[in-house]
Amino acid sequence: MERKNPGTDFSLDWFETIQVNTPAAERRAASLTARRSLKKEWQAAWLLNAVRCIDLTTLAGDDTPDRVARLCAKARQPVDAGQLAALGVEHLTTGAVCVYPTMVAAAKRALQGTAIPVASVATGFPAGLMPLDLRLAEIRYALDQGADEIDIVISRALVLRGEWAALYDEICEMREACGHARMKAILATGELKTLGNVAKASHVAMQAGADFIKTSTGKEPVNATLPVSLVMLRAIRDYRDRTGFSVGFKPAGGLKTARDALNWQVLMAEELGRDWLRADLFRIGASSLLADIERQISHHVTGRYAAAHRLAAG
Ligand SMILES: O=C[C@H](O)COP(=O)(O)O
Repeated sequence: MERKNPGTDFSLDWFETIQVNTPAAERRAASLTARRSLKKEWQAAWLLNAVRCIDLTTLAGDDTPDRVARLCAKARQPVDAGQLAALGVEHLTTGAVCVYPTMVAAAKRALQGTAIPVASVATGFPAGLMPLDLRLAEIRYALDQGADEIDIVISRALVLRGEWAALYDEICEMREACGHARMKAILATGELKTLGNVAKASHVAMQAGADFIKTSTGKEPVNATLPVSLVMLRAIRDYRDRTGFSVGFKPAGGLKTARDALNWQVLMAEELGRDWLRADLFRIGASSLLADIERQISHHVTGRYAAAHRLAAG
């Protein structure tokens, strides 16, 4: 059903000597977003594209099937139909819905008749501190419930101890458990200490067959940032140059504003090219971004901001 990263043998020499110049990465990320002011008439198109790429997410302890059903209704129609028509767009959905494994069945029910995939977090999300057999069993449970995509979390301890081969083996087992489902590997970059570790973990995850690499769970103290994303995108580029395979990227955690959605798309376009700005190669994991995008689209169409109560909570 989709592009699958076949992975490679474990190849330490691809990343062993990587060093990341943190101030340079920070400067590059800052300059990209500062100098690129997108023309106003194009902004709505970029925002609609961001909506197409959102993994509309709820990952809260008080999630219920009803909340998930409401989220799915929003995924089916993320932007007011009249405003979409005014922009000349007929049909728009989010890229996916992302939930906990026990909410997958409710999401599948609510999305029946659409092509919107259901992504499930698994492997002991968010910390991943469970025995491996239980983490693998959770993947199988989510698939059994109907999940189309699985967002795994990696073992941060293996990164912090430099146990790269063990990390590769673990992710390979998760890949295997995912079967035909697309697998996104969450690096939890805010817990990896250095940008060098982020680069290395990105390579290991891709070598082990991750279809996407994802920054964060949304639960770390620091989630997606532009410098971390830059490092991951360069690892994706390197992997593509070596293998010919395009791995997707998912920034997640703390992306809340239309400005964020634009900034990340500019970063993607600059580093990987506009071809990457499609839902099969780019997702934004977000629980509260859509409301601000709707607000900006509404302003673009009507010339004024809608009252908050008219916009999505999702
Ligand atoms: O994977 C998605 C994240 O959990 C969403 O994080 P957020 O709630 O900060 O948008």
